[in-house]
Amino acid sequence: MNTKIAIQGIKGSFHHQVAQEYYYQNVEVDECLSFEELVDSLLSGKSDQAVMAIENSIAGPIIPNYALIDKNNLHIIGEHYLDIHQNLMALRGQKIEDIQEVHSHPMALLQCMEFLKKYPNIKLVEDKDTAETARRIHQNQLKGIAAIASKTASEMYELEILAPEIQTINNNMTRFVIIKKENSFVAENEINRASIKFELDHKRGSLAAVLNVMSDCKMNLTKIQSLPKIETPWKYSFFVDVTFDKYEDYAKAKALLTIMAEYFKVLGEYKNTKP
Ligand SMILES: O=C(O)C(=O)C[C@]1(C(=O)O)C=C[C@@H](O)C=C1
Repeated sequence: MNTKIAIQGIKGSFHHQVAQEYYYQNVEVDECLSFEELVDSLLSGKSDQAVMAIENSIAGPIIPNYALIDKNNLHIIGEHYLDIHQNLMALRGQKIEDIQEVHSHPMALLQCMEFLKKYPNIKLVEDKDTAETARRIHQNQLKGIAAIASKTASEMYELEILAPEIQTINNNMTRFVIIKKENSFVAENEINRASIKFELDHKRGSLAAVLNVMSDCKMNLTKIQSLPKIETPWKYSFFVDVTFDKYEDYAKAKALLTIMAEYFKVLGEYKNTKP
């Protein structure tokens, strides 16, 4: 049986592009219109794995997704980086002067703010997905509304590109993680990146001590994100990504952190694919 992959969005979205690059061109996808729906698809067994955007180089982290992975005890088994090219598109024959509203995924709007600032009279509307917005404009023949989406979406949903490459800087990348309900076995010699979560005692130097241990164990910290622990106001969980050369160095860091932290959890151990 083919593996079914949950994506946020529909065919033509950036999640779809990642699924095609990470798995194969005709991969079977479950199109979900929110990240919560994507997690439900995994938990209910409707899909086997999911592709989830976690961070964009212009717009920053998608913080709720850290909590979704953690809260539902999902496992990160891989990652994929995608170059994101955003385009303004509308029904054929429409000019930019005809556009009153631009609809797109909030992360996509954020990536194009410099361009959008040039058109202060155009209303920005957050939507569920870049490609779904493009499809709706086509299906309902909506005049005066433009979408921000990929070139592929403009082709699939027969829209004309009014302005290509409108992301604030050319080099715009999103990091996606590949998640699963059950952990997959990844061979130790394949693993050189890990995503971990820990909570520390509110003592002076407790975070500094943990960071020192990581450095002593030759861990390269690539990301640190703190999230409030909602049940304990003003206490935080730390979500950290590390890369390393030798699994045994990481295993040592893990053993020490288990002792030092009030709480320690591995979200995933996988292969680093950062370009
Ligand atoms: O709307 C899409 O096409 C998506 O795949 C969603 C999403 C995101 O969640 O960040 C994916 C990558 C881009 O950074 C913009 C939007």
